[in-house]
Amino acid sequence: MSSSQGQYLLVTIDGPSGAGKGTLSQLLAKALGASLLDSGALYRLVALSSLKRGIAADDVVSLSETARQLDVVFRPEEGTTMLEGEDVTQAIRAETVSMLASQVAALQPVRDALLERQRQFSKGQSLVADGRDMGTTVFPEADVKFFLTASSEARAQRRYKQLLERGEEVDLQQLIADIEDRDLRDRSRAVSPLRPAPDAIEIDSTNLTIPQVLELMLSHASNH
Ligand SMILES: Nc1ncnc2c1ncn2[C@@H]1O[C@H](COP(=O)(O)OP(=O)(O)O)[C@@H](O)[C@H]1O
Ligand SMILES: Nc1ccn([C@@H]2O[C@H](COP(=O)(O)OP(=O)(O)O)[C@@H](O)[C@H]2O)c(=O)n1
Repeated sequence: MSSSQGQYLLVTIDGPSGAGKGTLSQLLAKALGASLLDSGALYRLVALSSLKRGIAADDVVSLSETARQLDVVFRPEEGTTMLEGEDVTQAIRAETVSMLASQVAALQPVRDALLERQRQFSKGQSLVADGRDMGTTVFPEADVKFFLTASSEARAQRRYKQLLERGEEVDLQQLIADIEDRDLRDRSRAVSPLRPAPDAIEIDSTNLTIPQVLELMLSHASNH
């Protein structure tokens, strides 16, 4: 497996919350023997870290400093994320952290602070990168770009089921409102808004199973 330009393949998957990016990027990375970048986890870590430190959501200087100094270790074999030596795998997925993550992600200095860290993931290895601006801002040179979507009802239902399985108490109506809120903020922000790259392959997963989406993605990736 290699790209037309080099030894390593670079695949990006962008799209709104609950479209299946995390699930598909894991499956695709495994199938391609590539590493994984969950860029959303970085914004979630900044949010969690700022909550722990009592930093206000509008304190741009402290937030970007937090982003720059983030002491994070991803352990892909175990599927865990460590922040300052503490296992925060579950903590960063809480709904409160999701909401704050999308607020801090709208701040240019926070995005700037995380940019180089993200680009490092593609050095010396094949990569599947999951996020909102992977194909537009972070890796515009990617070999294959996907924009994965689904209806907001389908995405909220999926998230609802996922949170219930994790034992988190959630209200479906509140969840739909939160997802729509987050979508709007991600799509309308001035910096790196959520939108498909001009050369992205758009996949609507509303009526597709996970294996069907994977098969589609693999058929595109295998051309490289
Ligand atoms: N095509 C699909 N059909 C049904 N459920 C799906 C599909 N894709 C993903 N899911 C489920 O939806 C939930 C959210 O998926 P996830 O990969 O976390 O989305 P994202 O990373 O885009 O927010 C997960 O529980 C996942 O198993
Ligand atoms: N590349 C990225 C990834 C995430 N984000 C932000 O971080 C938040 C959490 O991202 P995520 O991918 O973990 O969220 P879900 O799609 O899993 O809900 C999103 O709502 C975005 O606001 C971003 O701005 N840019």
